[in-house]
Formats: sequence, C-alpha cells, structure tokens
Amino acid sequence: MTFIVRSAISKNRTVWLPGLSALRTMSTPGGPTPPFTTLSVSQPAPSVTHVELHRPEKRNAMNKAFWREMVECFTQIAGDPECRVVVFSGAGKVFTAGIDLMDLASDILQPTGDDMARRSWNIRHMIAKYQETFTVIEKCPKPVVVAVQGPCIGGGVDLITACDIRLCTQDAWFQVKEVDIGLAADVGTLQRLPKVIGSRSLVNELALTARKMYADEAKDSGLVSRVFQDKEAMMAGALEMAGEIAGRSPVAVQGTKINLIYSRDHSVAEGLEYMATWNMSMLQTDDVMKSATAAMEKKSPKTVAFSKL
Ligand SMILES: CC/C=C\C=C\CC(=O)SCCNC(=O)CCNC(=O)[C@H](O)C(C)(C)COP(=O)(O)OP(=O)(O)OC[C@H]1O[C@@H](n2cnc3c(N)ncnc32)[C@H](O)[C@@H]1OP(=O)(O)O
Repeated sequence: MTFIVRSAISKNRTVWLPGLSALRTMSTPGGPTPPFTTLSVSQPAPSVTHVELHRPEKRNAMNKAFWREMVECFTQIAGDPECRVVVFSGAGKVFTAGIDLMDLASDILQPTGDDMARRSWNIRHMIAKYQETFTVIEKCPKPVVVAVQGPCIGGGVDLITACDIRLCTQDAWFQVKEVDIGLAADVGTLQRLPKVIGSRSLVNELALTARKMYADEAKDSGLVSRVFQDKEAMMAGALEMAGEIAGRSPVAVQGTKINLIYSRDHSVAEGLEYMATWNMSMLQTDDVMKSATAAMEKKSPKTVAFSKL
C-alpha cells in the first residue's frame, strides 16, 4: 500500500497541503495509479487514503480488472499502518454504471465446463469471487466513507452498502437495476441493503421494480446520511469527515467498525460477549489514557499523537 500511495504522490504531487490544495487532490486528474488500471489511489491528507474508481469515459462501469483490483487495493489498505480511513468516490459525473455489460455478455454469461455440473460449479466460484470485491470493504478495519454523485446503478449499490458512511450529491440516484437485466442481484445488495434501510417494504420495492431512488428519498430512508449541493462540496465534506475519523485513536476507530459489523450480524447478547472479549485487550492501549488526558485538558483528540496501528 505504501508503494501505491507513494507512486500516486509522485505522479500527482499529492502531498498534504491545507485548504483548497488538499481538495484538488481529491479529483486525481492523472488517471489510474499503476499497477491499477481502474483505480486511482492517493493520500489527500495524513492517514487518509482516497480510492477513486477511474473509468469516467465508460461511466465507471465495473470491468474485469476492477473486480480484481478492488480486492488487491483493499487488502493492501487493510494492512497499511499509514491509513486510518478511506474515502471512495467515482471520477466524472457518474458514480458508476454498474457491471460492465460487455464483460457480462462476453465472459460471465459464457461459463466453461464440460457438463452442467461443472459449468455450475465454475459459475458458483465466479460469483463468490465477485462477492469478495465488496466484502473486502467490509473486512477492511479502516472505515470507508463513500461519496456518490449522479447515477449509482446495479453493482454500485452492492458497493456502497458495504461501505460504512454514505454521502451523496443532490443529483445522485440509486438503482437496484439487476431485475432489468434478468438477474437477481448477487454480490451484496439483497443481503446488505435490508440492514441499511429500515423499511423492508422499500427494499423489496426497489429490488423488485428497479425504480430509481433520488437523493432526498435516499436521505429519508437512511441509505445516505448527508446530501451535498454538488460534487465539490461533497468531496470537501468527505475529506473533512475523514479527517475527523483519522484524528481519533485507530484502536478505538477500528475496534468500533469491527464491532458494529459483528453486532449487525449477531444477537445483542452475542455482540456484547464479542465486545467484552475485544476490549479485554484493547482497553489496555495507551490511546485510552492519552485521549482521556486530552479530554480532561479540554483538547480535541485530534491533538493527540497516536501510535500507528
Ligand atoms: C456476477 C454479477 C455481478 C454483478 C452484477 C451487477 C449487475 C449490474 O450492475 S446491473 C446494471 C448494469 N448497468 C446498466 O444497465 C447501466 C447502463 N448505462 C447507462 O444507463 C448509462 O450509460 C448511464 C450510466 C445512465 C450514463 O449515461 P450517459 O452519461 O448518457 O453515458 P452513455 O453515453 O450511455 O455511456 C458512455 C459510455 O459508457 C459506456 N457504458 C455505460 N454504461 C456501461 C456499462 N454498464 N457497461 C459497459 N459500458 C458502459 C457506453 O457504452 C458508452 O461507451 P462508448 O464507447 O462511448 O459508446
């Protein structure tokens, strides 16, 4: 990860500068960051990693390379002590057009195998690999703030529901498009969206009719927590939020993400037991005393120097 961010820094000169200069780095004009061909990775602020889906000419459609590169990128971020929080966004005016329909036709719908059992076996394996592309976001202990502008279609909804905080612009819309192309969504939306949105009826309606949901309804339903006037304001807001997270104890922040996800998928009793076991070691961190001392001195936790994690 360090290698990737450094190459982004040398390529786009994205060193930390306060104010407007920092925000400019959020648009990564240089295109994808090698070795990636669909992702641009940079460090717009200390401990903040920006991952941008970068195929604007194809409306950020998710091609074969994207599905693979996401796993590589987020596996590296998970183990990168320089990163405490991730901002994920899409280049251009469309967050994502979902799966690359050319790949769907030429690859996914042409399974290999000598008979039905073997073809089915291979399809199952392929779907599991596609699912991993978004599950890595959830497995990554660093919180992921996703910023959505314009259309967020199909696989885009799978992606954002695996993120921790969702922001969007006033012109954003969301579409669980899969039934329109003849398939049941299979890489996360049907599993995660009901846990994000309170209304089961609304989830069912969106998934069964493929109707578009616009920003205001997304906010009212709880899919996003904030709506911004335009992309520039949203990216500034995302960076500010990321700075708030990055300024706090990484032991506390990452423990919070892991326990929130665990508790989402378990009973309250199981979640409490997991939490007690988690904190029996994590409470022994120096970060508690450092943070408590700052609080007593009426200082922000952002003034504390926490060790890397
Ligand atoms: C195992 C299965 C795993 C996952 C399954 C996921 C399912 C899905 O994701 S379903 C969703 C599929 N997506 C769509 O149906 C969206 C199709 N695209 C559009 O509706 C529009 O492009 C748009 C996103 C609304 C944007 O419109 P506009 O700004 O007018 O751009 P266009 O002129 O339409 O497109 C520009 C350029 O991009 C190419 N493109 C757009 N979407 C896709 C796509 N999904 N796949 C491949 N390519 C796409 C389009 O062909 C144009 O390319 P040119 O080369 O310039 O012609």
